[in-house]
Amino acid sequence: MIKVQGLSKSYGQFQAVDDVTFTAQAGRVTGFLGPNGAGKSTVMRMMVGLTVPTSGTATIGGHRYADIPNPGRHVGLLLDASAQHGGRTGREVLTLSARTMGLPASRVDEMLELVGLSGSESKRRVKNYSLGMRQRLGIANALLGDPSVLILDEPANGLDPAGIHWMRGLLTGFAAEGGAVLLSSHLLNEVELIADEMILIGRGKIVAQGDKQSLANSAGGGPATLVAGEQPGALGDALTRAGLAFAPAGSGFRVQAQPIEVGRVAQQANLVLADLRPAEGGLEQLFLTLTADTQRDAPAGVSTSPSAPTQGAEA
Ligand SMILES: Nc1ncnc2c1ncn2[C@@H]1O[C@H](COP(=O)(O)OP(=O)(O)OP(=O)(O)O)[C@@H](O)[C@H]1O
Repeated sequence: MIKVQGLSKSYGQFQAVDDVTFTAQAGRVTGFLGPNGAGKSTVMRMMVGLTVPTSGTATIGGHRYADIPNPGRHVGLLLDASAQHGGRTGREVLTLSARTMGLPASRVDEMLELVGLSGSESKRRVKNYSLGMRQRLGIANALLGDPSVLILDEPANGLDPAGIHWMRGLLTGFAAEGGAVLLSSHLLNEVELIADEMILIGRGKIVAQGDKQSLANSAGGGPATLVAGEQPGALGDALTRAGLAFAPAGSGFRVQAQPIEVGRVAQQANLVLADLRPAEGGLEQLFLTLTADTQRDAPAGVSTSPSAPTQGAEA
């Protein structure tokens, strides 16, 4: 488990991180989400002692990172995929890490295979790697010591859609086996499919945190459902009779209700459904609203005043 308590960092007058408190639990993927410059990397760097906090503490499994002997065996880190020595081959990078951690050379081959770096790619110098290949190498390096905690800063950067899909499976599998994963991103859609818990940060402060569903619900309007049926007109009539608020969306409707309620309405009206699923839009709206004053490009319809609501916020 990762525990961050009152972490702050100032650079002169500039407050990059302001009193950040959260936990990332074992068995869960925790998404750390915020616009560019929100302070995600600074928090992660402070967690592992690369940046000295102005105040606050961070522990991993109850210990400060600097106090963990052979930390790579407990905590897998990917903070900057481009930080590897460009003159070394991918295999050399992993071999050096394995030796440092006292791991057998066979572990290097296992990791190269896991992240899909082929034999010839692993013999290429890192300076000639694409960004996606560097990310894969960084993920291999993070997993090398078979850690129980993963801290990954923007791991999906540069990965192609198949790579993102692969990483999603890898991280959810890691959490399912009891590991704790903290991963940062500035893209909501990258995180919301993977994360169980979400921490939203804007201008150095946490503006909301919680599990995905409760955050989406707190976005206003409660749970919403996307539904489409064989007879849209009859479906609309049935929703109206049931007193549910809805609006056209795609080939169907977006209904302000849980999927099960909408399903019942359709069943009672003997209607065949082609689609019935929770609508995720609430989360995106929440993200844009809560971080609006830190977005460089204010989205349409979102206030850019500094007094953005802080629903669900934790100081
Ligand atoms: N060494 C430093 N000196 C001064 N300012 C810094 C330093 N490191 C970070 N900052 C500032 O702190 C703020 C937070 O930066 P940080 O890299 O943590 O953001 P981020 O959320 O990771 O952004 P991104 O999504 O763009 O990676 C930024 O305004 C950045 O310019």
